[in-house]
Amino acid sequence: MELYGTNNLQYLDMNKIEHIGIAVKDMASSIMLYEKLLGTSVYKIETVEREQVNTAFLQTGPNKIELLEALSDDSAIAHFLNKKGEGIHHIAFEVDNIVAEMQRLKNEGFVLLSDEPKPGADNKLVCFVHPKSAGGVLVELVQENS
Ligand SMILES: CC[C@H](C(=O)O)C(=O)SCCNC(=O)CCNC(=O)[C@H](O)C(C)(C)COP(=O)(O)OP(=O)(O)OC[C@H]1O[C@@H](n2cnc3c(N)ncnc32)[C@H](O)[C@@H]1OP(=O)(O)O
Ligand SMILES: [Co+2]
Repeated sequence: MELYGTNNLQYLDMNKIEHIGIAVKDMASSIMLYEKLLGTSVYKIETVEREQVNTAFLQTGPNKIELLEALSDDSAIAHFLNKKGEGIHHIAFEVDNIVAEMQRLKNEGFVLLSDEPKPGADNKLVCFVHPKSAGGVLVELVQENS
């Protein structure tokens, strides 16, 4: 974590990439594919009802891959799959203080998709930045949910 200031504002920056989210059509077959590709096994499968997604996590060295399957047609993943097909869906950055980071991003003019952080998978608090305000990339902020 680095504290640095610009315009005399002290704020926290984003830390490492916490995970890469990948949208998949069928979780069972995608787990087989990514376990073969990455040479490691899924260590956690978790449903996030609020997001209407089923997630599966693989760890490669310091990197975490999150596979995401839609649980319903109105899931964000279902919309994405219909529009863009399978592939990289979002980049999640670890932050030390998600509320402070959300305020910083709002001050910088980014569009946040929720007013406060929400419980995510893998015992995290999360929020998302609208891709149209972030250069076409869906960005997720992730803080450990103590
Ligand atoms: C929280 C559990 C888990 C975790 O890590 O813990 C997750 O990561 S859950 C991941 C799934 N949940 C979300 O993604 C929630 C946030 N996403 C949303 O609210 C929507 O997906 C949203 C608003 C980004 C897009 O909504 P929707 O698809 O219904 O709208 P459009 O199709 O009109 O899209 C608007 C505009 O954005 C472009 N778009 C959509 N998704 C992505 C994306 N993943 N990456 C980049 N761009 C994206 C879409 O193409 C449209 O652009 P346009 O130029 O108008 O075509
Ligand atoms: Co995610």
